Amino acid sequence: MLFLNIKKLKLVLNNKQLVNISFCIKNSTALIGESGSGKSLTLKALLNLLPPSIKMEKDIESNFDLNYDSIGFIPQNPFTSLSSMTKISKQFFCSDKKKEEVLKILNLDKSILNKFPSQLSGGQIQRVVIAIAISRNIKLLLLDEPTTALDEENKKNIINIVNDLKKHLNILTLFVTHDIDSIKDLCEEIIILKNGEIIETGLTKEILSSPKEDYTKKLINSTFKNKTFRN
Ligand SMILES: Nc1ncnc2c1ncn2[C@@H]1O[C@H](COP(=O)(O)OP(=O)(O)OP(=O)(O)O)[C@@H](O)[C@H]1O
Repeated sequence: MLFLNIKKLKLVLNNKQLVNISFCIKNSTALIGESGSGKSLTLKALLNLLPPSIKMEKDIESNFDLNYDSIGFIPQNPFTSLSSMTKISKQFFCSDKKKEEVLKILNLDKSILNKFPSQLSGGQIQRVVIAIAISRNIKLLLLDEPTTALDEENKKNIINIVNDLKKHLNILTLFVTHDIDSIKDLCEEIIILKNGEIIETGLTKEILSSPKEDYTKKLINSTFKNKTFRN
């Protein structure tokens, strides 16, 4: 069983603490919090993409090598993350065999390899971005609000794709979002972040059915307002 134990992650800018957290990912974890709570900085820290002005103290333990090759990243807007002038085939950095393998997992025909992004549908582009992310031998998949900018149909697509991936691949997932609705069937555990600190954590079902903190209750209420919640 894979694990990533973030024993300490502290981010400081000019003596101001932006993030100070510790948590362990054993399967699929959602990082939830209002705007400015530190979700994106946490992902950037794991990807080593922090600006030099932010000082980092980290102590991370895992049972796999945590490096560029073992981390996949799905950005907020899949539609702008491909290069428009390059054929899909050239946007992968792996063998042709591996390309075909990941296209199959994502239910994409290999004919798309010879196309440009503009020749694909929105749903195909989403799948290609994910195919590229998993085409390396990743152990950890980071998703940065991949459903926030999407309509209901595309949101469901992404959720179904990530669910499928979890069945096909032995990977850890860390899903960052405002949108609790999108992770309720996807992530086993939820971490609630406020002002760069963890204020509540637990199994998704438990947090959703009996949140302890008012802040968590507010996040849940704002997401599920006007929606019925399936248990
Ligand atoms: N490059 C940066 N330089 C200085 N401060 C930053 C930088 N990036 C983020 N911050 C600050 O760190 C805090 C956390 O920001 P972060 O982007 O991680 O929030 P977030 O939870 O991802 O918000 P959102 O949901 O709006 O994306 C905020 O106070 C933000 O202003």
